[in-house]
Amino acid sequence: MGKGEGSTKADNKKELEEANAVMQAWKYALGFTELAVLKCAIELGVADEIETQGGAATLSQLSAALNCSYTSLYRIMRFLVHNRVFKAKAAATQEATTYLQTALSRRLLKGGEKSMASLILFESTPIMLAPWHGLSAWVSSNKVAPPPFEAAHGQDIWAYTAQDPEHSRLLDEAMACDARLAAAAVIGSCPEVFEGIEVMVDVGGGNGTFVGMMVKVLPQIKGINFDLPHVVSIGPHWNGVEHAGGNMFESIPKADATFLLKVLHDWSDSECIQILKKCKEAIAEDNNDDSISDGKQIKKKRKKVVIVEAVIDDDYDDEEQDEQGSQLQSWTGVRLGLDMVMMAHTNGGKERTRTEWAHVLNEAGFSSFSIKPTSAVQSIIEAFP
Ligand SMILES: C[S@@+](CC[C@H](N)C(=O)[O-])C[C@H]1O[C@@H](n2cnc3c(N)ncnc32)[C@H](O)[C@@H]1O
Repeated sequence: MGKGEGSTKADNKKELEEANAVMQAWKYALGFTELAVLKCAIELGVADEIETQGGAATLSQLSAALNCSYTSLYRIMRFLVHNRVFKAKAAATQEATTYLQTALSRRLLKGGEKSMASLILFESTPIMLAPWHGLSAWVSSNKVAPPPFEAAHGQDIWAYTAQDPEHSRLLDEAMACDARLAAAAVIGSCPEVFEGIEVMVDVGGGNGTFVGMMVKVLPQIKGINFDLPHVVSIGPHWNGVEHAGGNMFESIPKADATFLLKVLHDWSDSECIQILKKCKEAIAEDNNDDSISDGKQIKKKRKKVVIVEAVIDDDYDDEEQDEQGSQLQSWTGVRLGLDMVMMAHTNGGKERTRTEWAHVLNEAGFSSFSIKPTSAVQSIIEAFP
């Protein structure tokens, strides 16, 4: 290879990199469109209508049923098909184009076990989007300025939702979407975590979806759904679950195990340690002893705190992630994205690495812990006093 040939190849590579960079920058500039168009499709009920029509519907059927502009709907569907949300079967005319449901579009259904619509609608409310505009101001103030949510709304997210019932309901439904997915992954892949537990309290359990689903599968467990009074007061009835209102920084109902799903990530390390100490107190009482039944000794499991959170890899390495394939890479992306959400929406919350979990658990007085991955974005952390 001559000198000139080599430099041409290098020049081509550089040009390609530059062109890609421009394209990527455009994608980021328009990044919001993905969320906005998904929100639009959910509000219009596109996936629901395709489901009603048996999993496939033509553009003319959709625009008639949804009573919306045929040309606008065509453009929206073209964008969503390009982004692999729906599939399309081309036809001789635009009106006859058939749109088909996919695994992803079923997540946009307004109801059902697999729906993630409430999560998308909640994250795209003006209330949840406003704090993002204050992220750089907060970071550059070296955390001296009020955190982004407070800067936008004058109070933290929990005080805000306490005085806005509609936003509180949206938050509960958004969390319940993921609680359904987490319940299936956690109980399905690691049922042994709940063995020997007679009473379990779900701390910050929202509307009780996780504990309600758990008790359905494991009816030997009595569930307590513990959350702020205004949250549990509108929680639905779940067989085998009692709602209890209170403040986890003050006192948590007694149980064999305390459970926290997506709660500790809302809080700074020092607040996390306070909550964990209260969880430890809640499981601290006498009945750690074995019991005798029919002359047989029944071994009680060790009392514990079960935490379900997205755990960020300590030795996270972008290049290694790329080599390991898209599944791992995309969960890492979601976990890092969730960490950014915590930065924008909470006063000091974060997704933690194993080392950071070891720190808060150790400071709260736990003697040991283990982390098990699940098929969901979260892992299960079992912590023992
Ligand atoms: C991110 S949500 C998670 C809800 C539920 N665990 C789930 O994953 O679906 C955090 C929950 O913590 C509750 N919470 C916030 N502050 C609390 C407090 N001081 N005491 C009890 N619960 C609290 C909120 O009301 C909310 O339901």
